[in-house]
Amino acid sequence: MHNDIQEVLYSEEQIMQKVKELGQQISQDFEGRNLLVICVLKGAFIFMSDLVKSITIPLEVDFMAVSSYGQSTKSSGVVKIIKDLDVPVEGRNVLIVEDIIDSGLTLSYLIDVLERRNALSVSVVTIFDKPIRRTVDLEPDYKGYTLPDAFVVGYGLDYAEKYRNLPYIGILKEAVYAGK
Ligand SMILES: O=P(O)(O)OC[C@H]1O[C@H](OP(=O)(O)OP(=O)(O)O)[C@H](O)[C@@H]1O
Ligand code: HPA
Ligand SMILES: [Mg+2]
Repeated sequence: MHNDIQEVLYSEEQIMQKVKELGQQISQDFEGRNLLVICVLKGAFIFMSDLVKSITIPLEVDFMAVSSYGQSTKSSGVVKIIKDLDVPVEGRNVLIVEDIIDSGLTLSYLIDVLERRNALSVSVVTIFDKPIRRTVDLEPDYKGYTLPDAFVVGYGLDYAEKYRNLPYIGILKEAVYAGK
């Protein structure tokens, strides 16, 4: 385990098992419909690549980069689009792939953007959910694991751009970010 990690919450094996289950469910639910899978960068990049391998129906992928945490463990409250989609979503069934829903601000902003662009349907899958921190009323259509009220890193999630490559999800020691 990395020295800056206080506790591993879910191992690589546990995460992969959950990703498989989510992929199977999504494959069933979207059978026969045209599916555009949207990865919310940067955090969702690892989950996205594992998830699409578990989905067995035809799909297209696109990427959007948004940021609101920056160098902090608290949301700035302002969601910035850093990179937009390459394709129009009008008339498409879109599935937003998130690594974590925390306050819910990022997702509520994205859902609003995609609905305004006239997507046929907007669904959400997240591998991690922290419902206790929610400031907007929002429930994902598909979710992996529910997390406690702690700042977590790994499996794509960062603190100040670090720790994304840890294969598990763990609680970051407070000493790492205390006073910052
Ligand atoms: O529900 P919220 O409170 O909005 O938090 C969730 C969002 O925050 C993180 O992104 P971040 O802004 O850190 O950008 P990153 O993905 O590049 O790390 C994470 O990847 C989610 O997209
Ligand atoms: O707990 C978290 N860790 C990393 N990034 C995040 N973005 C929202 N919540 C978190
Ligand atoms: Mg981040």
